[in-house]
Amino acid sequence: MREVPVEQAVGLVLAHDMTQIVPGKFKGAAFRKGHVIQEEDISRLYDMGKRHIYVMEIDAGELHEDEAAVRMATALAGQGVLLAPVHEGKVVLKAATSGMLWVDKRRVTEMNEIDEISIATKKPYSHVDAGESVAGLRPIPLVIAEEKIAHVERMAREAVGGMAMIDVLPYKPQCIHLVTTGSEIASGRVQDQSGPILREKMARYGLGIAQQVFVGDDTSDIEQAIRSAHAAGATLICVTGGMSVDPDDRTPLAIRNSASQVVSYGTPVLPGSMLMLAYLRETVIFGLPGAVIFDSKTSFDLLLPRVLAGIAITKKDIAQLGVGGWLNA
Ligand SMILES: Nc1nc2c(c(=O)[nH]1)N[C@H]1C(S)=C(S)[C@@H](COP(=O)(O)OP(=O)(O)OC[C@H]3O[C@@H](n4cnc5c(N)ncnc54)[C@H](O)[C@@H]3O)O[C@H]1N2
Ligand code: MOO
Repeated sequence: MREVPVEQAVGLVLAHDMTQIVPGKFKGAAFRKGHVIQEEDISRLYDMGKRHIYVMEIDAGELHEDEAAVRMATALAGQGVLLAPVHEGKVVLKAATSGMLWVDKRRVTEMNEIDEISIATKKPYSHVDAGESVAGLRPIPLVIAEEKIAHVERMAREAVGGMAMIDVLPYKPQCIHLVTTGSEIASGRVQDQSGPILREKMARYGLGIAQQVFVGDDTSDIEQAIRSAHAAGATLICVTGGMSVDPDDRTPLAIRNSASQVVSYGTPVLPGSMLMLAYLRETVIFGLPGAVIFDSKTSFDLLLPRVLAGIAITKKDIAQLGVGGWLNA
């Protein structure tokens, strides 16, 4: 700590909180510990009766929290991510567009293992809207060793595959087709709910439904509907109904017969455990079980943003949903 005249303190760092009291109007911290004194602060300091203040020494090889936070944020932020102005040693990263939040989970975890580094993100692969905060980061102390920040910067430079540590990936244009199975729906005995519900879900991501067809419970009819949707240019086909074990449940077999690759039948998520994911060349096929129509959040909601962002999903990705995959309260 060093004592300096107020008029020589611009650019220096305040060593402690400074309380201002204006009788009947204000009592509180006028300036916080760690504040970097600005030109316009001088007259307020005079008003508070200050002629000298204590400032903090920042040695060579050390950084003030604000500078450290900005350097970390700049190193971590990739496409679709903006930095909010630094405030009290913290920078918030915001989504510049809507899309899927990508986080390099392994490297960010390694960064958080560095003592005095704190990086908090929203859940990777989740949907974010433009303007939404996606992460906040800060060094823990007011003054931090520069080497720690340089270490974070070096790790961030190791990013691969064109991604940074934290990106918001915009959704690719989609042509979405629905294949609604079930004789009770096709015959009109039960009014279709999958259409309205999936339409509303997709609308939240700014997407519409190109076409919906109704088929019964016949395997070859369902297969035919999937192939027709693919031929018509569908990039995403959602098949609802008939996903479980009743004799009339033909959807998994129909998807298997028409797909070029089945990633998984079954997901370790409840609700939505009977979900199936397959590909017909580039086209994604979802077999959606009853829960997707009857529950607001299911396995489908966990997988949909990354499908829309054009990220291929593997069996391992699906297996990783299990821990934390019990979604009901
Ligand atoms: N013994 C077992 N029973 C059940 C299992 C299981 O593995 N073993 N799985 C359970 C799970 S999980 C689900 S989810 C449900 C039903 O799954 P399905 O995808 O096979 O659904 P459906 O049998 O076709 O329909 C269930 C119910 O919902 C109505 N429905 C279906 N589609 C629509 C629609 N588009 N609009 C309105 N209503 C619809 C349908 O008429 C049925 O009443 O099975 C559990 N049981
Ligand atoms: O697969 Mo069911 O959709 O878990 O409830």
